Amino acid sequence: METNLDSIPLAPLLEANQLVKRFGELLACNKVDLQVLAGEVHAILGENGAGKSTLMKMISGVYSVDEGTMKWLGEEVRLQSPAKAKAQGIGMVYQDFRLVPALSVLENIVLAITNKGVFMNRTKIRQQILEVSVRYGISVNPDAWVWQLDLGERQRVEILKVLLMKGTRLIIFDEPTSVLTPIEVDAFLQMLDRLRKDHYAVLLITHKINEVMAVADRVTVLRHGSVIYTATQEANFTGDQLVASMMGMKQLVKLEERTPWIASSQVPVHALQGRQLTIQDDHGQMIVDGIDISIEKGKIVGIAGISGNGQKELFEALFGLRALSSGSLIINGINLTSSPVKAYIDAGMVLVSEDPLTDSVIAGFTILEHMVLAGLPMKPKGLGMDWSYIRSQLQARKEVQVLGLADPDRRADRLSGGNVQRMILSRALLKEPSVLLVSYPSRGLDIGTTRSIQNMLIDLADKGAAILLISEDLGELFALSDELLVLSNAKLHGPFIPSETDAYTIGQIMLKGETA
Ligand SMILES: Nc1ncnc2c1ncn2[C@@H]1O[C@H](COP(=O)(O)OP(=O)(O)OP(=O)(O)O)[C@@H](O)[C@H]1O
Repeated sequence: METNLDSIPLAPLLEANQLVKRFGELLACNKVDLQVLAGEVHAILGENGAGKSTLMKMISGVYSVDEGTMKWLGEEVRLQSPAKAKAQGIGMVYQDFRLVPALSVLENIVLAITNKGVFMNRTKIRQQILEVSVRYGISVNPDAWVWQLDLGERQRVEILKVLLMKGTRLIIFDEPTSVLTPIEVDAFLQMLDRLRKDHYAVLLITHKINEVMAVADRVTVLRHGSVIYTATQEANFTGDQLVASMMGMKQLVKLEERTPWIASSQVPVHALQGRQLTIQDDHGQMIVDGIDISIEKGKIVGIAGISGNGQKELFEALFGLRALSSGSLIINGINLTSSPVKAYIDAGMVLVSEDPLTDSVIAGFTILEHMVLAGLPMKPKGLGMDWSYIRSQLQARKEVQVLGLADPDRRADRLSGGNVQRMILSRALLKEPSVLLVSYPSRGLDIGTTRSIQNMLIDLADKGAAILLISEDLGELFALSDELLVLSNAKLHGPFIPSETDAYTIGQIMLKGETA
């Protein structure tokens, strides 16, 4: 185990000089310089598509470098594959986890850190897992199956893989906290501090300015593929400065104040009514147990809960994607219990799932093709389609302009994470839903786009839509919701009025299903 590193180099651990990466015509990284020192947390900031992941993928050997050089401990290196980068001591914790669900935690770690398969000394590795878990506060059961783990636990396995790799000195995290609950985020930040004290170097991509201010020793801001700003903590940079340098000439829009919701009539008009809903997960376990849920028109109801506690299954069942074990569902006055998904879509419902990349992106299809498949009006031309007309219709839409949708002719599977999210959200809003089920709307979005989507959700509710919102960000839930519900231990708790409760109370119910 290499937790206490033997020597602290005086030269930068990594020095990247004038790195360039092109994808066809697109210049994703343009002459980027970057220094990383042992014992520092170096945050990489930038708007969606600024080139952060591309830069990290060059450093971790996933992408080849088109131009420029890299030095590792003062020596020039060519990191032509992830294996070469690992051999130098560079490990990356990806946004999309690379674990084998059918194997245990221990087996996944053994596979990752050896070339000898599963027959090596498991007792020793188990011991190492326990030691590293204790040292860095990364608790995970070595014998659990990976398919049983929630996102936070899977991330901890990825981190263990990197830490247990012999000789790791630089660890790259790509938006690590976007899948974590608030409590897990605190533990993660403490772990970074411990890593720093143990002289690891950390490169951290994040959109959360408060995390940067809490842990970063150094920041580098990218805009349109170029380094716009880099400084150590001694420069006393502020969060506002960092946001300004990310956004350039653009102004950060204000989050609209949510005006208190008032019923439009004496009799409640429910857009969604679920009665006594019981839902099983993929393994036949009851994950939602006889809950009632209803949303009136024009209301935003937020659901707080720890990922893996049934929100995903609840959303799928509310949209007809997952069979109800029992209960009934009425959407806009129509009883849709046991109806196919199409009936829910026809009733005006739209779902933004928690994993859009897997659930909603078709490999090889452009953004425009995704929009047409989702129902953007088509116009035939000859034997085919009038694509230029469809494109101009799309680009004229306010939602598309405000969210800054990428060029409609680009392939969706090659967009940056945040640009995929912009596509999914634009597509959802273009349908003008009367009932919107939206999971983690701001996941992966830069700060400006996060504000834009939050304002658009408020506008949609003001126009009469019923919105059910899942978010890991309690701040977002409190700012947007008229009512909060907590899903815990298969039951719904609440409703709570955001102005009459606090994050601590909600956090306690999330964890224990009850207060104190
Ligand atoms: N494999 C690829 N093929 C084509 N274009 C790509 C590929 N990978 C990235 N790009 C493009 O390069 C640009 C930079 O993308 P990158 O993923 O590095 O951005 P990012 O700063 O990490 O964004 P985000 O915050 O949204 O994750 C984007 O325009 C993206 O669409």
